[in-house]
Amino acid sequence: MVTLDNVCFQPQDARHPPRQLNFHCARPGIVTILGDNGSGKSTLAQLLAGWYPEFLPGTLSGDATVAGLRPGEQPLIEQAQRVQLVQQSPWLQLSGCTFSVEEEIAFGPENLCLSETEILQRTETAMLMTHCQHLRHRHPATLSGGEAQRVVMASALAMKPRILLLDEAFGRLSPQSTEEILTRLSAWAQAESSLVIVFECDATRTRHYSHSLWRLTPDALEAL
Ligand SMILES: Nc1ncnc2c1ncn2[C@@H]1O[C@H](COP(=O)(O)OP(=O)(O)OP(=O)(O)O)[C@@H](O)[C@H]1O
Repeated sequence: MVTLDNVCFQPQDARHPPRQLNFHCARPGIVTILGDNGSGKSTLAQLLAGWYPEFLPGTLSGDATVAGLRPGEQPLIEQAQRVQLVQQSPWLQLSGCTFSVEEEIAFGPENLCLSETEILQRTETAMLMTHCQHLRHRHPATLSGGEAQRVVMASALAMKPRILLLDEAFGRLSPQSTEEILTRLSAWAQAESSLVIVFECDATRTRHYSHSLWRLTPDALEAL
C-alpha cells in the first residue's frame, strides 16, 4: 500500500539536511511512525496524503507509491477516496459550510455523488466508529476540541480511504476515547483491508494496536 524507496523530499522551507527514506507496508492494520517535535512527521504525512506539489512545494526524488499512486501525478481531489489525512488541529479541517455534524460527515461522500442510501450508511458507520452519534445535530462550530477531532476523523472514515493518516490526531482525546477509537480503527482496517498510519511523538497510546513501529530520525525512517 505504501512504498518509499530512497525517497528524499526537501520542502521549500527545509530545516534539515536531506535524508533518504525507505518504508514498505503492504499489510492492513495500524502502523505508528514516531518522531520528535520538528522531525518532519507532518511533512511526511502531507507528502503521503498527496499534497505535493500543489500544497506542499519542494523537491522530490526516489520512488514513492501510495495506494497505487505516485505523489505529484494526480490532483489532490482525485486522491480523496484513496488517502485521507486527519491533522492535529480539527479546526483546520472542518468544511465551514455545513450546519450540523451529520451534514459535515456526509459532505465528502455527497461530493462523490453516491446514492442517498450509501451516504447515510457511511455517515452512520463513521459516527458509530468515532462515537459521534450524540453530536449529530450540533453545529460544528459549537464543538469542543475533542468532539471536533472525532467529527473530523468520522469525515475521513466516511470517504472509505485505503489509507488513513492520523497526524497527532488524538491530542485532544482522553486516553479512554483514544483506546476506543484505536480498537475500532484496528478492526476497520482489517475488515476493509486498509492501512492506518499514526504519526505520534511517543508510542504510549498506539504501541498495543500497531503491527509495526517506525521512528523518523534526522537521517532515516527506522523500523523499531
Ligand atoms: N525531509 C525534510 N527535509 C528538510 N526539512 C524538513 C523535512 N521535513 C520537514 N522539514 C521541515 O522541518 C520543520 C518541521 O516539520 P514538521 O512540521 O513536519 O515536523 P513535525 O514532526 O510534524 O513537528 P511537530 O511534532 O512539532 O508537529 C518544517 O519547517 C519542515 O518544513
